[in-house]
Amino acid sequence: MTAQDEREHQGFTDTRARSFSESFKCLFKPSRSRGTSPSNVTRLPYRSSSSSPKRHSEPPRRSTISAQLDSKAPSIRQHTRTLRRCSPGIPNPFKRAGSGASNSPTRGRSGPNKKGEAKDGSPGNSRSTSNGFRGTQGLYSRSSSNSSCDGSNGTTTSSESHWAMDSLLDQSDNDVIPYRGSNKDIVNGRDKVPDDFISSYEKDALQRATSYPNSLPPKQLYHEGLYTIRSHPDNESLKSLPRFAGSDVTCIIEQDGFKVYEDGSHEHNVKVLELVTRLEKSDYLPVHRQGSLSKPKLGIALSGLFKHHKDECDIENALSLLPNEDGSETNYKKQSTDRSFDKNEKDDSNSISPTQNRKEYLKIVNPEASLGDDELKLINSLSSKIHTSLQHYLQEKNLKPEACARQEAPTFQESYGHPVGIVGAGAYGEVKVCARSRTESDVPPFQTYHDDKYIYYAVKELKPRTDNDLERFCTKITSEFIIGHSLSHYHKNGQKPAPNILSVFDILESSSSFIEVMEFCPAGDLYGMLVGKSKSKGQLHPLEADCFMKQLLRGVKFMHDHGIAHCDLKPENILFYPHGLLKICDFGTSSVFQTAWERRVHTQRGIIGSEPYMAPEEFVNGEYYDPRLIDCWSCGVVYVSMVLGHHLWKVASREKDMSFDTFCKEMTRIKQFKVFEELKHVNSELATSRKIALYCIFQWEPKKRISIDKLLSTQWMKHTNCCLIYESS
Ligand SMILES: Nc1ncnc2c1ncn2[C@@H]1O[C@H](COP(=O)(O)OP(=O)(O)OP(=O)(O)O)[C@@H](O)[C@H]1O
Repeated sequence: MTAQDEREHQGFTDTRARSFSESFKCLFKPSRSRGTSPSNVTRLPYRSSSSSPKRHSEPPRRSTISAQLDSKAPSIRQHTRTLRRCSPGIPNPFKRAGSGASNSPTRGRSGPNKKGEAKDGSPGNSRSTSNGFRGTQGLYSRSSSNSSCDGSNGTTTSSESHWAMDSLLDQSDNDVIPYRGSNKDIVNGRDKVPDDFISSYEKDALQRATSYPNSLPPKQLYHEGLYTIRSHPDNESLKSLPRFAGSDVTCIIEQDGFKVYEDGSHEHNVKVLELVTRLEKSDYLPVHRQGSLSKPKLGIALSGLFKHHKDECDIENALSLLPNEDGSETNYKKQSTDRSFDKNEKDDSNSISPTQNRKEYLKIVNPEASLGDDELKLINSLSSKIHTSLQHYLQEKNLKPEACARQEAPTFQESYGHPVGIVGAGAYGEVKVCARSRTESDVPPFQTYHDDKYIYYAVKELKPRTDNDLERFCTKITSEFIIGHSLSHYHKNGQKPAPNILSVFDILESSSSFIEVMEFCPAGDLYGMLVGKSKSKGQLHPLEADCFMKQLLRGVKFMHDHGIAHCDLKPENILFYPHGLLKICDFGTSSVFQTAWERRVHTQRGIIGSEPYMAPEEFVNGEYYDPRLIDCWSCGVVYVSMVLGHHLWKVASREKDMSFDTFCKEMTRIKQFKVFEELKHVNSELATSRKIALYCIFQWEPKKRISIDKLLSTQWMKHTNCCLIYESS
């Protein structure tokens, strides 16, 4: 680099700091740094979603993103611990608060079968059974996780034995390669087969199914002419796919609907939300007109006392804040011009952006980054509109004083239908599900859940809570929308969208709130899945947890590859499709650590996220940390919660949490942690490789912690059977 370049670069860095504080202010607002002692840490409930009765009394979340510049981003290197003898146990540290459990969608084994499914023991059929299996060949079943975690000595297999899950079928041009379905025929033969036969058979089968290399190559079972159509609402996209109807593959493990077959493949059956099941059965779409304002919080309906909010369901008339695709004026501008909403309002979507102003400095050096020129323009445009509306809100206590006039562009209702129920709630409002009937113009692939009749969207209503909250509110919605939108519309360099990132489609404004439209995940979140597994004490089968972990890590890797760290990974922000496709959602606290104009990664400081999932460095006063490494720690906590059914500790601070202190002491003294040493898996190789990986994740010194990339290359993840086959795996 020449001196001139350096000066320019320096100039650019300064400019970047200025331009971000001006133009990206919503995304780069310094996070609230913690006080002088860990006692300032905000305690968050286990479930930080709406369903928590404490929701409204909770302290506000620290959702701002820090973009403080630090020249020394900590380097990342893999650190492997030698495993030695077991250490004495620690008391079970974590009591699940589960405040939202009662309102959470519960999971069971399976959803109902649907029309158009393959007969004879298709997964659709097996999903509809609750206590066993049905089919024509095998006579074996297995139902307990304990019996499957028997420490047999086989090893697991590579991605050869994967099956493609339904959701990817709709996006067959995506980042995933469909492999085959698993149409397994199993006989519910518990009563017919002697127990000892079952157990010795299963032991062998389990060993075969999880051995390297797989002793039963799936291709041997993969006959032409045996393909069939699995249960999936979108039959059109299935026809082109090879489907496996291997009737002689036996299910050797079954736990809460999760099934592992002797060829090493597996199948998830995450129960769909009751709401969706009901809608699929009904011939019409019920209208859910009640908003939170009209819903009495008391058990008794005092209709006379509760004022009916005039705008309670005006989302159907909401208009998009996004520029039209052809670049013409936005709905927002038309609307505001029509009614002279704000004389001072400027539409700056066409004004000169900081990018143009500083073209000589702002060279794109990192084309992979999610935040580039287009996003900068969108941020400018959106934050200006949101600010203007919020100013008006301050004066009138209404985002829009007049009813939203119908414009030429499609309204919310035309594009997304109407609300049919509530699926959750967050800090700023409810998450509703909207549905509209399918029309002839709706052709696959669809970007959201759908069935034969309807297309579903998740719609998050966002409304400021108090007048003092406006800055935080603006940050939250701009950050959430821009990051989600840019990640889910990532078409730069011809790349495909990531299958594990929730798609964000639109942001609209109604007379009472802002509305974010997203892909709908009909099986709800991981939190609901865990609390619904009361029989298995909230634990997932390790093979199921491994598959989810791999998908989670792939999603996080995608974010990191594009300059974004999630910073609030937790079960509530991990959503599912019924066949196990995992989607990461809620980018409201995500951090942009590298934009298109930067080569280096920015560290940050302050507390972000939810306590049990936060990395220890977040609690160190004033310490700058790499946000990618806090994501890695959170993934580890999520994983352990999936296999243990409870948290390891409430907070990763030695002063505040005895359990975390015990962990640190054990690791310092004997370089082992009893909980990890005792974790069971289906075989010893997987147990060992997973344990090593967990030690690499739970390094309290961030410098020693493994990165997401390296974690994906560990023996554990390499030998984890995942439902999705990724292009680059
Ligand atoms: N696309 C979706 N499909 C299905 N359910 C969803 C979807 N989005 C959100 N939910 C449900 O709503 C809950 C709250 O959503 P989300 O976490 O996005 O809200 P939030 O306002 O960001 O919450 P908070 O800020 O408190 O974390 C989720 O935990 C999930 O159960």
